[in-house]
Amino acid sequence: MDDTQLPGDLTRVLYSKEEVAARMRELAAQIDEDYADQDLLLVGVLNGAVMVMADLSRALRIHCRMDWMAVSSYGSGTQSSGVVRILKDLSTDITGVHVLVVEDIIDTGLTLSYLISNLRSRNPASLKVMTAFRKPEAAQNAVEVAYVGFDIPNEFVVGYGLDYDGHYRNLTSVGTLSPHVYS
Ligand SMILES: O=P(O)(O)OC[C@H]1O[C@H](OP(=O)(O)OP(=O)(O)O)[C@H](O)[C@@H]1O
Ligand code: HPA
Repeated sequence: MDDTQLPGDLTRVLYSKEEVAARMRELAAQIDEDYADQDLLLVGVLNGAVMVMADLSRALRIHCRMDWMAVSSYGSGTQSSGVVRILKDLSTDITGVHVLVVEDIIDTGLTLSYLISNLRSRNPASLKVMTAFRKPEAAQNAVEVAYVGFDIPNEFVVGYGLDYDGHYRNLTSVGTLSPHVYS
């Protein structure tokens, strides 16, 4: 981690900037192979997926387009509210389009389940999911994820797009937040 970035606020760094970058390149290579002859639409889930989208899309060698949805279920806390709200919808029609949803994290899996059923009803040609991080609860749920960067422990993490109350998205590494920040 760049240790000039808020060192006292993390209890533990899980993945450094370099480790995250290397894994994003590996996933991009896999996606290049899987979508070799297809016109791919990457759907980033705002706000958290901005960093993943920027890195993944620039590591791809195939043609792709990007669109964005904004959904929210966490408000300003560390627990899912259980209610997913669409704050911004796609700008494009995805009927007959190969769609890859790009997420920063799948935690309870609630956001993704909602998104998948919402996007599926629009009849894309195919619909898959890529996430940078996934927690155990989601891994146990029947949420199918084609590309996973890292399976991580069930702790609240920040950095690489992941926030606590809007902060820490700009940390280049990913780590667990010190309880003193939110208790
Ligand atoms: O699997 P879940 O428990 O549903 O959690 C995952 C979702 O939570 C975060 O979004 P959030 O609602 O915090 O909005 P943000 O991306 O703007 O931070 C994250 O970006 C995922 O979209
Ligand atoms: O661990 C997390 N950190 C930040 N945002 C999140 N949204 C779901 N889980 C998390």
